[in-house]
Amino acid sequence: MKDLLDIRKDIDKIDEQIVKLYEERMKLTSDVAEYKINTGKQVFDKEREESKLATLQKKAESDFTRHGIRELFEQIMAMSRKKQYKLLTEHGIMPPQEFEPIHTLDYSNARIVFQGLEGAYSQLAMEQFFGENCNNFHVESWKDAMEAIKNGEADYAVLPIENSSAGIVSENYDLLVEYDNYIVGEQIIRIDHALLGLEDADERDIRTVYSHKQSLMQCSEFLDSHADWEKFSVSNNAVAAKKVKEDGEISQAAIASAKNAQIYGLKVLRNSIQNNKNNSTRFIVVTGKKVYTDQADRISICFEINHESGALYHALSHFIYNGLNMTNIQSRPLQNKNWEYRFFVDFEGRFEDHAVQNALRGLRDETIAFRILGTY
Ligand SMILES: O=C(O)C(=O)C[C@]1(C(=O)O)C=C[C@@H](O)C=C1
Repeated sequence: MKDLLDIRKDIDKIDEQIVKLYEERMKLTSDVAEYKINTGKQVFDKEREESKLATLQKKAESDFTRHGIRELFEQIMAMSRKKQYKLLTEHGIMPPQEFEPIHTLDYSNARIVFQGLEGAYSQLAMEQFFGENCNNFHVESWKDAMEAIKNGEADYAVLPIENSSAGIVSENYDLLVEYDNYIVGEQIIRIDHALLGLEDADERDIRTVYSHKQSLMQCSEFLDSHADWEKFSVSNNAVAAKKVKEDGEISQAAIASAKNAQIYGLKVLRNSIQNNKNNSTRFIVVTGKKVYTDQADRISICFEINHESGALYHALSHFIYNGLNMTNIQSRPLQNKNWEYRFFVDFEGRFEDHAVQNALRGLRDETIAFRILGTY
């Protein structure tokens, strides 16, 4: 048996050679970058990488090392690309700036749209962001709100995107892809759900509850303790409150904010019925223009990847390699491809940062249908 110290000495010698060769290879990468700077050729050359991997894998002595060689050289070439993106940025070669920098959002004469009715949580979020006296109107669906911006009827829309206990509002993720509307702001509000009934109702009279499906989920523990109640989802909490008032049935209740009791002439039967007492919803503010303000320090993007091993890992490596902090990642199924997904990532950073430019360049080059959804 060989002595471990002797084996380690041999390993050290080989590792030294690997480091030396790696450094030499990376110097060649700088030459490649110079060539690409001068010719405008794209950094990522998938064909060249595939043919290199095939050639190198043929040299492997076993199945095990064949797999390892593929992984090793995939990594080496990924690092080579990242170096090239960095050099391109350092030479001032920037992709065309899609987004126009503006000092602040000017909403003095803006029209703002939210989904639902008077009293909806979206209205509360809108008032916190734009002020209570903002010029606003409401529509029936989130899609209608996106359409209102597209048609020029509204300048901004306020849409819920994620709840701290029920998770993402998937429809709005999909609408961000469907429409050319961009995120310019964010507003987080506490969501305090109350059970609302008619003036002369008592909790014991209730047989049917109406609310938005997200709110029903957020109050699941309370509702489970009333398993005999029938639950119905409607398009919005305020719509539920209005319905209970209009139907005038003592057995009906709505789950909505307590403010809806005043607006629709109902009574609070029970306060704070949500599972999580710190229940909060994050709303996004979208507009039709590709603009960003001085304060913008978070970027939202989406992309698709090939359905192959390691594809997501390689996409995310652009954040790690450039020292960027991801704050959120979500996936949504692609409509025309079963079991394939579009990824949505939020990360911290400013467009002007080199690290951000390098990561965006890599992601745009190496993923499919890459889009910047906004910076805010
Ligand atoms: O040959 C190139 O064009 C390179 O940029 C070099 C290299 C590599 O490191 O081997 C890196 C990126 C390309 O996708 C293909 C190959």
